[in-house]
Amino acid sequence: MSSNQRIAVLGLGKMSGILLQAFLKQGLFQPAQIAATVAHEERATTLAAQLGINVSTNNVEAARGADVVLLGVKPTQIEDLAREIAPVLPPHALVLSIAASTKLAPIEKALGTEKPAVVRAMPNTPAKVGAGITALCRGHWISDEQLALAEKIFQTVGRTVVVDEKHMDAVTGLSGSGPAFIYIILEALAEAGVNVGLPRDIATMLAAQTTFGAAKMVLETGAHPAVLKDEVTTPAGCTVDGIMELEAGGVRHTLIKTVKRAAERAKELAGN
Ligand SMILES: NC(=O)C1=CN([C@@H]2O[C@H](COP(=O)(O)OP(=O)(O)OC[C@H]3O[C@@H](n4cnc5c(N)ncnc54)[C@H](O)[C@@H]3O)[C@@H](O)[C@H]2O)C=CC1
Ligand SMILES: O=C(O)[C@@H]1CCC=N1
Repeated sequence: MSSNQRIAVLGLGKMSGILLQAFLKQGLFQPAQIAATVAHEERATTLAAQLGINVSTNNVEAARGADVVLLGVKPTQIEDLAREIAPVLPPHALVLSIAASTKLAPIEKALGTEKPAVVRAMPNTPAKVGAGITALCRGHWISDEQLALAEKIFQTVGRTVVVDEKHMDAVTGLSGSGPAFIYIILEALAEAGVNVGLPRDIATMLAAQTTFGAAKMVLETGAHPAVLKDEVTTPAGCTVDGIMELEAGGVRHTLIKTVKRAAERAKELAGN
């Protein structure tokens, strides 16, 4: 980003905080180009000292004249926030909403300007280690250049994929919430390692690296997961006995229901 461009991060929370720290670390924005807000003064003072940036509770002042605005508040707060900052946004400003559930149309309407440029994004927390995935969908008045800028911003924390808005709740259930599901699976794998006699730290490392390695295999070979699974499964060996237990436990059905429920909940959150 050129040094005279400014970003406002409104609602500096867990997810937007991860994004902001990556922008700083990678030099996408310098501290002087950033203004952020939170709900409470005390938190603003703490974060300003920690991050070395301007943090306040004043959304209007933070957004005034900003080139990029990242909305990081809860789904039910997005429209009010958009309405609050609308009068001070320059016409060219690119608004990025990371809220689950809240659709583009109500955000665009709340911004009120003639052709507001809004991109809806669903990042995930592995962004913290540069291994995030962010799904993006373009608002009604987003140019190709603005979409490319949004992608560039989220590519500082991992991969991006552009989807139609109708897929955003499904994305939320799978990759937005997904890290939490994987951590539970990973924790269970580590517990299993402890159960078969491994020290906990080694069990956790084995579980994490195995999960990471299997994911990398899918991404880099492009092979179907079932083909990769068959590679591991020696006839009459130990893996197939483990698979029998996994299937008896209904792991597929449970995971499908898990993502389906999270996606359904994503539809409800904003109430629109
Ligand atoms: N946590 C995650 O893994 C992900 C979260 N999201 C989305 O990010 C958004 C925030 O979620 P989290 O970061 O988890 O929650 P959070 O509670 O950590 O962040 C919300 C932030 O908004 C601030 N805030 C509240 N009202 C405000 C106001 N009127 N003006 C300025 N700031 C205000 C709060 O002080 C808080 O720092 C949600 O919309 C969620 O759907 C999206 C993808 C992943
Ligand atoms: O739990 C939530 O609602 C947010 C959206 C996706 C991940 N965290």
